[in-house]
Amino acid sequence: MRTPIIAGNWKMNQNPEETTAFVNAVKDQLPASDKVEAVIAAPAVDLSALLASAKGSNLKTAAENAYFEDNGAFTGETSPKVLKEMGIDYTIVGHSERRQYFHETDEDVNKKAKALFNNGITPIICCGETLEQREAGETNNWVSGQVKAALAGLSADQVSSLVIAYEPIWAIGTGKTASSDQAQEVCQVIRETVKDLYNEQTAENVRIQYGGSVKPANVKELMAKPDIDGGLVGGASLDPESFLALVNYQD
Ligand SMILES: O=C(CO)COP(=O)(O)O
Repeated sequence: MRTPIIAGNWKMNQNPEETTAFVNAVKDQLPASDKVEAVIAAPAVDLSALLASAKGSNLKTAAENAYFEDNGAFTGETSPKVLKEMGIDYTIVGHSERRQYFHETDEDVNKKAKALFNNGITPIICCGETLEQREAGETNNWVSGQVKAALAGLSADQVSSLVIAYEPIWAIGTGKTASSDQAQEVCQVIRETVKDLYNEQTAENVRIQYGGSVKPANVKELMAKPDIDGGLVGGASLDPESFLALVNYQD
C-alpha cells in the first residue's frame, strides 16, 4: 500500500519567522504519517526554522532544490550532504520553474536525484508538459521521456522509494486544474513507464503526485484516482488552514 503524500511547495515565499508561525499553527493537527505524509518544502533560507519548529511533529521537511555535488566551488548552490546533516527528508528536483528560469536539464535532474540518494534524501522528481505540447497531443510521450531521463541509472529499490510529481505547466498557479481524469491518465502513463523500465513491483511502489492548482476543494477527487498518490501544492499550501484541509482530506 502506498502512503499518500501531500507536500506544500512554498516556492520563494515566507521568511523564517513566518515559517515558525506556520508550523506552530499546524503541527498538532497533522495526520499520522503512516496515514498521510504531510510535507513542507521551504526555501533554503527557511530550512533551519522549519526543522526547529517541526521537530517531534508529524511534519516532514523538504528543500526545493539541491546541487548534484556535495561541496566545492559552486557559489550560491545548496549541498545535498548538508541538507541530510540538517535532517531534511525530501528534496524537490526538476520543478518546471527551475527548468524554465534556471535552465535545469533532464541530465541535471538525473544527477541531482543520484546525489540526493547518495546522501540518503528522497527526491521528489517533477515532470509535466506545456499547453502547446498538450494541444499537439505530445503529453504522454513527453512526460514519459522526462521520467526515463530522470531515472536513468537509478536502482529499482531507489525508484520504489522516490516520489514523482506530475505537474502540467499550464495548470501551475493559473487556477486551471487538470481534470481528475486528465491527471489520472498521465499518472498512469508514468506508472507504466516505471513498469517498463523496472518491473511491476517497482511501479506499484513508486508514489506519484499531481500538482497544479490543487486546493481543498479538489483534493479529494484527485486523490480518489487509482494512480494519484498525493499532491504537490503551491499557493494553497501557504495558509495553515488550507494546508490542514489538504493533508486531512480523508477526514
Ligand atoms: O508548482 C506547483 C507545486 O510545485 C503548483 O503550484 P500551484 O498549486 O500554486 O498551482
